Amino acid sequence: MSGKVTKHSKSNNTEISSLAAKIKAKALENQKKLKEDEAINSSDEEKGIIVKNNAAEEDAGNDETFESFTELNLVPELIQACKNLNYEKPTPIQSKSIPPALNGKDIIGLAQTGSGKTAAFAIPILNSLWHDQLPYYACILSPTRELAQQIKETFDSLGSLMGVRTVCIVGGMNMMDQARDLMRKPHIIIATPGRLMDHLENTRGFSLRKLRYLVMDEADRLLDMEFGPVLDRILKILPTEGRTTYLFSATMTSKIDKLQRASLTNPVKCAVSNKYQTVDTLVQTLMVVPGGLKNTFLIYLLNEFHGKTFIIFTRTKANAERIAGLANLLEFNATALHGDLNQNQRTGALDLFKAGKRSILVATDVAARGLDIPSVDIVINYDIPVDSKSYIHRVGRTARAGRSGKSISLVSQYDLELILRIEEVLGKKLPKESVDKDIILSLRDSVDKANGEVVMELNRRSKEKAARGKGRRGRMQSKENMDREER
Ligand SMILES: Nc1ncnc2c1ncn2[C@@H]1O[C@H](COP(=O)(O)OP(=O)(O)OP(=O)(O)O)[C@@H](O)[C@H]1O
Repeated sequence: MSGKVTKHSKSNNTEISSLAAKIKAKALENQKKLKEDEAINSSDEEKGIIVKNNAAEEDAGNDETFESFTELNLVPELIQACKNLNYEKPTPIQSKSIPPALNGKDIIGLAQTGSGKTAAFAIPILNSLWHDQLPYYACILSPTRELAQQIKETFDSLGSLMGVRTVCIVGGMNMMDQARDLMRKPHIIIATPGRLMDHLENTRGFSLRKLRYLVMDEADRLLDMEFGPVLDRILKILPTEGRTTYLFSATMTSKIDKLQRASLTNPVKCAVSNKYQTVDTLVQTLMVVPGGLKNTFLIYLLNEFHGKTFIIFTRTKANAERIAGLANLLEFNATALHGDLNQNQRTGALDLFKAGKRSILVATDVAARGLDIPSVDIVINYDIPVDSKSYIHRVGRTARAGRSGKSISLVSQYDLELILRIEEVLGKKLPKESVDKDIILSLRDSVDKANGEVVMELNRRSKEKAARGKGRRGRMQSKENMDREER
């Protein structure tokens, strides 16, 4: 369904089509203007489009940088795989964490979004696996299913010349198929905590007693309340002797007791950024939105930046579905991603967006962490996240791996405190995005009407769904609930 809304009244239909036509005409005009501007002037900071600044962050204590992967003394198969992926040299977090990791140390890795943390933990694990090819060698925990799949793909490509066997064990997929995959004795398991626990308890012949590496990606999220109980159960089962542990994130918990739960042994802290830092290639702005005009401002932005690729973050699943519906009704090209969709729908939505068949992904925080989609130009916070860490991760979906990007946060009167807190951790004020009030006024009525249509349609669908679901409630609940990755 992906937020497509098809049913609306005839009179509104005409108005909406004429609005869509207006928006399209304006978009074409804008696109032409943008191209002209780009040709005339490559410095776009004032227009708030994109600024390039390749300065890499390194903290004062950084000892050594490496100009090539060969200098790291990796096995030739890994050096070649890095070449195949066009990784010319290690990123700062890779330079900092790979050497101690190769020496067998536990690592706490902290570096900005999009700075290559996945390869920073995958490379030392694969290097070690090459010398010691054992099943169930490493387990990588991820807070979301989509991120787990992406980590698997990184291991597959980096290990492509080594015959590495990987498996992704996440909620929403068939348990039996996964059990079969586990019986094939993969080297690397990438999992969401709930589903991994399920297999540890129920899949015969599967055990992680000989596990050599445990990685917690987005570690602060895994160590927070939501995942706490299931993570503690997993950690109780895993061996501590002979196990190396890595924690990686762009934001980290400073609460020592939380880190201790992960049973780290004399970890080396490899920090490339301060606790909450965004990359220099990201331009962050905000728009102060008067009451009741949020949808209009959003449509205004989609129009102004027509031709760009967006991720729009909402706080609730219902908002994600509604905004995707609204954008589609106004003939933008959106798909929704949130935890109320089944896994096929989630994968489908992400694939459409990645393949460029949709230019707008409307998502809850299920997409805030880790997802690496190089083509994302603009992140819009339709709802301001309640914690500053989420803000850092959300805006980090753009401006990845040295690329440029932009984020715009829609700030209502109720969000002022939240945005002040975010500005405080960022250590800077966010500049205001300019807005053409006349266009906002001209869009307002039609956007409100279109939004009304979408709300009605979604209500109708949810009543239909509730009627269909009666009597079936409660079934299939317990297993899915173990996968506590949804918000
Ligand atoms: N040495 C390298 N040279 C060039 N590109 C690299 C290198 N290492 C990783 N990359 C690329 O950088 C991008 C971002 O990497 P990755 O997804 O691991 O970032 P991250 O630090 O984990 O971000 P997040 O905090 O958002 O999860 C990926 O597309 C990856 O292929």
